[in-house]
Amino acid sequence: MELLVEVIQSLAYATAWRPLSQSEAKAGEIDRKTQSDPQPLFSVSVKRQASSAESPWKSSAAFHTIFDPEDSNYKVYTTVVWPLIDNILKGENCSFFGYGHSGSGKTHTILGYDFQDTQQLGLCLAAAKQLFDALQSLNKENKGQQLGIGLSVFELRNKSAFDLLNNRAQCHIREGSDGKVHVRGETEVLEGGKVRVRPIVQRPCWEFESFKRVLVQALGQRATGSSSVHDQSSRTHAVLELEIVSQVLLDSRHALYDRQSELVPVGKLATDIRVEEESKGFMQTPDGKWAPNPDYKINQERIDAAEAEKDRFEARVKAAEEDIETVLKLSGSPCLGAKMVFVDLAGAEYYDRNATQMQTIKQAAQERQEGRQINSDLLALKEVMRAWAQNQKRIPFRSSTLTMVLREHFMSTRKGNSGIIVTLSPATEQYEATLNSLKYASLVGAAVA
Ligand SMILES: Nc1ncnc2c1ncn2[C@@H]1O[C@H](COP(=O)(O)OP(=O)(O)OP(=O)(O)O)[C@@H](O)[C@H]1O
Repeated sequence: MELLVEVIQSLAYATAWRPLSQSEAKAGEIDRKTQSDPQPLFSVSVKRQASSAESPWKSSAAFHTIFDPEDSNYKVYTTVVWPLIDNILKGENCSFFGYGHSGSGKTHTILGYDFQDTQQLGLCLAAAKQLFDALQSLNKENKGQQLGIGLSVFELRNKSAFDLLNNRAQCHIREGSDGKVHVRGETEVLEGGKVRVRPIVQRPCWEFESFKRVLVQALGQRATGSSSVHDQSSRTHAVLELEIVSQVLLDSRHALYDRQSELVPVGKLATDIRVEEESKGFMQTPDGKWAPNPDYKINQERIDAAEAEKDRFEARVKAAEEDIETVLKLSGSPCLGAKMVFVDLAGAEYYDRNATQMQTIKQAAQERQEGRQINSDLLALKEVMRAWAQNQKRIPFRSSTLTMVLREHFMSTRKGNSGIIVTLSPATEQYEATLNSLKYASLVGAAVA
């Protein structure tokens, strides 16, 4: 039982019931009850309708808070995110996830649809607003480095990432030699054979209004498709990263990208020279084996010279990385470099063999494949959250692109600085999907009890 509490303290769980829409009202509302047992955690019990004869299904006591349909986004913000803003200002990282079936209200909660009404701003914008207020005070006191927020926005679809601040440019997800996962754009070859390694775009913003403009513009680039529930479904996971930045930090990052770009052709040349020398220095014998070629002596000096040049360029990259560390250490602002990550997960797809009205809507084969991929990502995320919350040695980050991308965030986020909001529809016609979401959320705790 202690373990269960530990998991719950590591990940703040909240459930948010959205309002019933007009079109859903006719078919009726799910019968739902909240129990606070053991305090301060809540369990939720549901049955299809108050009049149905079935016994209710009850979740584990897994939730810190239950939000009602009439609760505003601002209430969700003040309960789930606001308590962690101080931790960001101390330099800690935080992450928040919106989980739920398609049409349950994830985008409404995490990103918001109304960017004017302060009661309805999504959690991400509300957090940025409060952070900018805090940074303004810090900037007044700190005459040196002025602080702002760097915003990156990308979405994951199947196994690819798309940069929403760079016209949906496709990005690559790679694990570096340091074990860290990087999301990068194409490596471009410029005039004169120069190479540029394009990182995912991070747009620095120095005040809230410009941040909001950049965010709204990025969200306009999101791909939507039709799900089994609604037509404007986001069929992707949207990842928004807010980092506290200064111009000095940004400059030192650019110096790093320049040096990484310079390393690419030098590293390639060293590999090409080694391959060329070795392919000349060995020959295939009639029995298919490889033996030294008596007519060619490998030019080891040539290989060594190319390797030495590569080492020199690698050292320059390392020095630029160390410069960034120095900027962070000497800035005098503990929050510089701290990150907040918001993830609007793609809607879990629920398929029922006894198809109800919702599932009878035909989906194209590609959409079904996408739906399967989304479900498998969400399953992988659940396993990662469980393993992370239990401090397991091996956390299965590699099991999906989503969890690979989130690896750094999990590894750098202290327990207690993460929250999941499980969004639920109260519509009877979406009962199976709602039940499925509650089971998903419930399982994380129950599996370790
Ligand atoms: N708390 C809420 N208050 C008012 N309207 C809401 C609320 N939550 C959701 N809605 C409305 O319900 C509809 C579906 O919500 P939303 O787009 O956020 O779902 P979603 O879970 O992100 O779906 P998908 O995964 O398919 O993109 C939208 O029209 C949204 O405005």
